[in-house]
Amino acid sequence: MIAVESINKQFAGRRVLDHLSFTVPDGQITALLGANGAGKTTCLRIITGLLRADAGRVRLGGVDVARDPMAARRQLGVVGDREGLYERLTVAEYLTMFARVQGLCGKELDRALQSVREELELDELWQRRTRGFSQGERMKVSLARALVHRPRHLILDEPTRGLDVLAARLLRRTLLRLRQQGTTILFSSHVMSEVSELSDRVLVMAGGRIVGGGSPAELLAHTGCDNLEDAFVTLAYGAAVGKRTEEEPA
Ligand SMILES: Nc1ncnc2c1ncn2[C@@H]1O[C@H](COP(=O)(O)OP(=O)(O)OP(=O)(O)O)[C@@H](O)[C@H]1O
Repeated sequence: MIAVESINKQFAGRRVLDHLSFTVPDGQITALLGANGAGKTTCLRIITGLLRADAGRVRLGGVDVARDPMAARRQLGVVGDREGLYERLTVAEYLTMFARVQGLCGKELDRALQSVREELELDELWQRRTRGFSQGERMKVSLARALVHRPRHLILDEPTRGLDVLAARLLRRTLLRLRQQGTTILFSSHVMSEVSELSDRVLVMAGGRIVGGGSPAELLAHTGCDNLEDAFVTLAYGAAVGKRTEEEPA
């Protein structure tokens, strides 16, 4: 389980997260929604230990991320918003390096590399240096890096941004398979169709807090809307703009 407990974060005196609290249940896919600038990336960066909260704490499977970052990292895979691949390394070298950092070696390392290579269809990229990789190719390598040590928790910040149809489909299928295997997944997105397809639970952020949460069906029932986009808009921006106007095509 991921537990976010009353987190505050300010940038230059402006509060972005305001006693933000939520939990992400084990073995489920949870989507984090919010308008541009709502604080999703800030929240995800705090969960992954890349950024420190001003107050509050995050626990990953019971481990306090700020107090024991190494233990937290072992059970965490991250696909972030600013992916830095090491351009001089081949995919094989890059993934080997990250797997070793996670403590894998010998046969276990070989098995882990083979597993992500097959799962993410990396054969053609395997011996290529990552310099010049397309958005979709970078995503595959980032996801492979996040998964190579088979973490219990996976965090993804807008993972399908910039992906073509097939790459986005591969990513969605991979997430659904990981859920079947028991991985706990939290991802941010602006794409309502993928949120509907993937999510067991949806969390809506506004004003630095969670303003709505539940299964997609619960959010529809709570807002009285008949689709997730309207429910999101109602929760994130207020009821006045929640429903589509008559002129706007559905
Ligand atoms: N390092 C920083 N310094 C100053 N302000 C920052 C910093 N990081 C984030 N912010 C501000 O915090 C707010 C939340 O940003 P964040 O990137 O978390 O939003 P988001 O919900 O991920 O947005 P988007 O959907 O556009 O990606 C924004 O107003 C942003 O400008």
